[in-house]
Amino acid sequence: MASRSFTINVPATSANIGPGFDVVGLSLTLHLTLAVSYPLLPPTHSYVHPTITYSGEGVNEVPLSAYKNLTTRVALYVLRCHDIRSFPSHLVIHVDNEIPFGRGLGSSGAAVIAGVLLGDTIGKLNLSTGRLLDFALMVERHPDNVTAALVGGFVGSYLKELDEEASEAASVPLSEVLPEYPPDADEDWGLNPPVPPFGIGHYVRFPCSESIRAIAIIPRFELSTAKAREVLPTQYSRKDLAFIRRRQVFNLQRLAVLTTALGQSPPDPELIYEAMKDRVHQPYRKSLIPGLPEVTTSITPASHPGLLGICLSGAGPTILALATGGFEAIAEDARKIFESFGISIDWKVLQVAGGSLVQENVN
Ligand SMILES: Nc1ncnc2c1ncn2[C@@H]1O[C@H](COP(=O)(O)OP(=O)(O)OP(=O)(O)O)[C@@H](O)[C@H]1O
Ligand SMILES: N[C@@H](CCO)C(=O)O
Repeated sequence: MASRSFTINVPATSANIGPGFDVVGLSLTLHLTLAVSYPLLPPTHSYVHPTITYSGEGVNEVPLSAYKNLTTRVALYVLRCHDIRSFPSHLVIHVDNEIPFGRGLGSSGAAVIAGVLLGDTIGKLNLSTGRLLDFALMVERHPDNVTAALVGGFVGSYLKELDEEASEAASVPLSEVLPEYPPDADEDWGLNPPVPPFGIGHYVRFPCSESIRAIAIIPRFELSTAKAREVLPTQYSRKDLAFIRRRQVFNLQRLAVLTTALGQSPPDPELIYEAMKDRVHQPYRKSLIPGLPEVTTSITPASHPGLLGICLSGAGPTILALATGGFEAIAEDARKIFESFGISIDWKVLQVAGGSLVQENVN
């Protein structure tokens, strides 16, 4: 019997890189991989729901129903926006995941991008990179992780200001974009989801020196992005405004330098260490990550040759150290500091990854 099979490979990402809160992301060599197959059956054949198997990070947490799993719900959203009501019959997906959940390494962004690519590939939609990003941004509403996961490298992005109608379309509650389907739902359930406006996200890839490695120092506890965003202030008093403006200027100055400094050869540690400092999100998040300020201030290029800069990775709790050498000393000294706060860590030396890949197998 004729069949179709393909794989989808999506990298982990570290967002913010210090001053670029919700703006920049860096793709890293840990991957979420989907191996997908289904027989090409005549439409008259009786329908069999998808089967998901899963290995790796998150194995004990992730739902294996295609109507509850984040990746497959996103895929179904993309398909239904293109008038394709259901997954192909007898769809089999094996997921292998190297990206730990809730650690600031873009696991949810990778799951969303995998879902967008899954919908695009199953439906043979041939969506452009920009359109794939529109779909991803209807689900994960800050662009830093999803853009870097999709296109790879060191990436900056902004969200376009939309007109009133498009803004409304782009701000529907997530539960309407991605409903969880009741187990007995027929294929008409949850039809006509909100189609994304065109051109929500725009990006540019910055240069990044090939000598740079990323040390991910990963505390052994999860911190959801939602919780790490709750500690950020939503309102400021008039008295605070000048203080906030100074903090924003502090970050903008550093981000402007960082986007070029990481591309220089050899990279300049003095320039980059200062350019990876942040005053917009990390000060608020330190209450959730004991040891964060101690690690980022006591590990410096002077004390640890090879270090370029150090910051919180995404919403945390992982710490990202960019370096050209001295990896073990950086990570083991971070371990000692975290252990003095009662926190165990794991660490990995990663490279900057390429973007997501879909490979169709020829049977
Ligand atoms: N491969 C996956 N399949 C299904 N759900 C996933 C997958 N990866 C992540 N998730 C969901 O995303 C949640 C983690 O998302 P969250 O945004 O809190 O953290 P993160 O994406 O790992 O970190 P950050 O956004 O700071 O980089 C998981 O608890 C899980 O519900
Ligand atoms: N920019 C986001 C990344 C986490 O997903 C944040 O820091 O909350």
